[in-house]
Amino acid sequence: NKATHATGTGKGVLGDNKSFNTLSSSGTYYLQDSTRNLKTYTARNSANENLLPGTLLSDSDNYWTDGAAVDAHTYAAEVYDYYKTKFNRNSFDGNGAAIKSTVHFGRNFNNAYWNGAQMIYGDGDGSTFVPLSGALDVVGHEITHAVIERSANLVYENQSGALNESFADVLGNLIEDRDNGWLLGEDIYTPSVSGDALRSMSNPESQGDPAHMDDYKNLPNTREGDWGGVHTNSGIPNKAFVNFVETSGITRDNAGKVWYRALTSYMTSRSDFDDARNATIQAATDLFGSSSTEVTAVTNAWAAVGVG
Ligand SMILES: O=C(NO)[C@]12CC[C@H](CC1)C2
Ligand SMILES: [Ca+2]
Ligand SMILES: [Zn+2]
Repeated sequence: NKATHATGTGKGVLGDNKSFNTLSSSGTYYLQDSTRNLKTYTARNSANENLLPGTLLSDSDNYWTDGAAVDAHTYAAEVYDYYKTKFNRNSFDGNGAAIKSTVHFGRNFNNAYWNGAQMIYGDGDGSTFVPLSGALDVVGHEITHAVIERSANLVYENQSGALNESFADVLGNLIEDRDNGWLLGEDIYTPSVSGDALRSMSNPESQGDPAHMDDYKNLPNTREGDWGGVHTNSGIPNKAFVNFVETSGITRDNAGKVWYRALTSYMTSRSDFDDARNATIQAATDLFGSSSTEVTAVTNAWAAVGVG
């Protein structure tokens, strides 16, 4: 007998109830959404990348109790829908590629990443992080790394790497769509501390990251130097985006369209902050006209962080 669509229900990492598409086959349900081409797996706490993607998650009654899996699956669906609805992009490659997510990777693993082929989520150690798929902005951030790889393919070091990180933060927070200071990872970071986050796009200095070129960190292009500070110098383009989107007359959707068009039409693997400025001005010009509010706002947004 053939597989049929079903609707699963369950609780996410933070105990919130949600429902999602599953597949029913021979009396077993699978975490597979065939309308969006999503599949969610478990590594069963192995850290061996050669065993990825691991085991496709299954359940006997379609009520799912694995919060990390529930969130990886439902948030991937939300990210898929955002790219399709807002930019008419079908998956990270624009061609309906399968979005594969593996949860429970490693033990107490305080990280999540796109490995060039799929999403990988650690469970966290319970004090620095809870399971990392539990935050929509993080899932959006990671899948955006895949979009970036299939478009500008920004090299993950120095200014191009900081742009890679920044575009991932920008899209992750646009998809999460909250008004809380443009924080990143707040839902999964330090469960015993409220109000903190991994990064703040509106106030990068609050986490020790620069918000202006004057404070650009010239770190070594090594693992210890975070490849030239890709997760810290991202504060500068992050702040530029917040300056832009918070300018009166600019909507979140239009700001996102400008950033997406810049990334996919003008930026390339070695683009630096000045190239990103030029690309976003050109994108705003294409979309809204050279004398538009958007062009003025994006130009001022970059100038305010010392770019241009
Ligand atoms: O910024 C990141 N990766 O480039 C993070 C680090 C912790 C969250 C999961 C992955 C965000
Ligand atoms: Ca956030
Ligand atoms: Zn990242």
